[in-house]
Amino acid sequence: MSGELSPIDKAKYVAAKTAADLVEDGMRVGLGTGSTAAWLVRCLGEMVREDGLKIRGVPTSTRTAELAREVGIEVISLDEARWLDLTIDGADEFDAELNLIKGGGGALLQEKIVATASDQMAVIADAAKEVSALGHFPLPVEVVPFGWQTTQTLIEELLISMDVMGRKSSLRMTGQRPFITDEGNYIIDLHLGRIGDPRQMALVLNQMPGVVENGLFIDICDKVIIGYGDGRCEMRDINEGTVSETRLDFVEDDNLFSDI
Ligand SMILES: O=C(CO)[C@H](O)[C@H](O)COP(=O)(O)O
Repeated sequence: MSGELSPIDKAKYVAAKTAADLVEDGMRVGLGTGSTAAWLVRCLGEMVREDGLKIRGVPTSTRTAELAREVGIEVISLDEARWLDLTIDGADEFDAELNLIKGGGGALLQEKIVATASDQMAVIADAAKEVSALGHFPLPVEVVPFGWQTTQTLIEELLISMDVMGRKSSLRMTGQRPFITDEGNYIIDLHLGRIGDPRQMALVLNQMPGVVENGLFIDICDKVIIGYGDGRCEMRDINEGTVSETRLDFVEDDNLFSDI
């Protein structure tokens, strides 16, 4: 293992490892994108290689697809799977109703399609992702490159008409160039501060020509698994109204951590 993990990475690992236990033989599993989801993919890969777990994974990005193959998970497309038993993904923010902001890693479109095509969606996160109101994290909106500046202006005018705090937006960049999503689109990040009505915001954004999808996940997530650096883990299920706590004996496994 290359060095000690930070408390935040331990928290992400604990959430991912606990969530991996939700995965059963034969399942078709949606595999999220981001650093927390990457822990999950590594954990599942270990279960496939060492315990003979048989699953098929539908990745939500090319990054996740590469990692999944690397760790030994059978990768299939969503069209091959058609429907999934479970999707496990990270989030940038979640609120008390388990509504989410996602897309910090730029994979929101595939993530939303995959999560929506699943019986269950579980979010894995560290405690810092929990908020009383969504919007502190910039809300990603995926737009087609054609006329993107016009789309950006229309979005800003819409935000002003909705009297939303912030009202600023920025094109996501990678160095000097626009960030390009797996679907060949751009991302405009909305700096809102607080979203009073996320459901309404999600609906109106998607009505705008040029907008492909936004990063608000409303009524999609079923449970959240919150990891802590000391091995504690809290699982909240919004449908069952349950909260449970577990503790993971934290053993830093050389194989699992060798690539970080
Ligand atoms: O939505 C996402 C990618 O599009 C990620 O799930 C989100 O950004 C959280 O990432 P991380 O686990 O690295 O904090």
